[in-house]
Amino acid sequence: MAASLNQAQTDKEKQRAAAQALRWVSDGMLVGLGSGSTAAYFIQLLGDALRAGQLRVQATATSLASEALARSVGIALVEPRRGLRFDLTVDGADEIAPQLALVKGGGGALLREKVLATASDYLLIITDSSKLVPQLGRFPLPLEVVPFALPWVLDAVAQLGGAPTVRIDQKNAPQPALSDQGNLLVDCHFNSIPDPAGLAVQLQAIPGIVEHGLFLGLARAAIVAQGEELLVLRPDVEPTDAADFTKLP
Ligand SMILES: O=C[C@H](O)[C@H](O)[C@H](O)COP(=O)(O)O
Repeated sequence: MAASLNQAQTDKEKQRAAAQALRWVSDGMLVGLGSGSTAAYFIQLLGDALRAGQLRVQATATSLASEALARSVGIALVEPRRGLRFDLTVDGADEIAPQLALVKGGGGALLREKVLATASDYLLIITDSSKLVPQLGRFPLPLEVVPFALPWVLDAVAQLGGAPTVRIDQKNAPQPALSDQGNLLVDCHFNSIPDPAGLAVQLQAIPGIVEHGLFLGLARAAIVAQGEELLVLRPDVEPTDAADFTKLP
């Protein structure tokens, strides 16, 4: 793990992971576009490949920001509709633990990200090495919460030991941050989550939580850039050098 990378090194790792993911996109695919800075690198590279005539794909984005970026780089967007499934969704993560258990939603896009991850045949996660953790929970777990339910959600999450805080819109403090759906975002400071599946069940039972940022059993693979190395992680498989793959493993 390389937790002490500087910003430039981290950005380089994100770009390398994104570039490798592009190699796994095939002509004609329907692609889900993730959110956050790593996914943004992928969207830009995908746009470059489309404009260069190397690929033809259509896509749907997991956030308004990714949608705007995709449009700006010339990616054809498909509206949600019944029966729509994605060949591949490429997205970032805030934490990756063994078996590709993830925390996502640091950018507030967890609901749409989970919708597209679930509607995808293959969820591919791309990250820098700082996201690798032995156990989830160091990064605050995001929740998307219906505003009316907020007080009771905070009480319930506090009882679970989550030390919840309502996320503030940093550009408009002290106003709360809103998701693309107009809901509130609550960050839960569990510090460690030894039983992610059990916690997911408890969170799902709290009325007013629209979605939580635990992504369990959804990712098929993760490309993690670690210095000069590019590793492919998969559940129940030893990490592999990404150079061994020219298409989806
Ligand atoms: O809501 C945001 C997403 O889950 C992002 O994929 C996640 O926060 C990782 O973002 P970044 O690639 O900027 O570290």
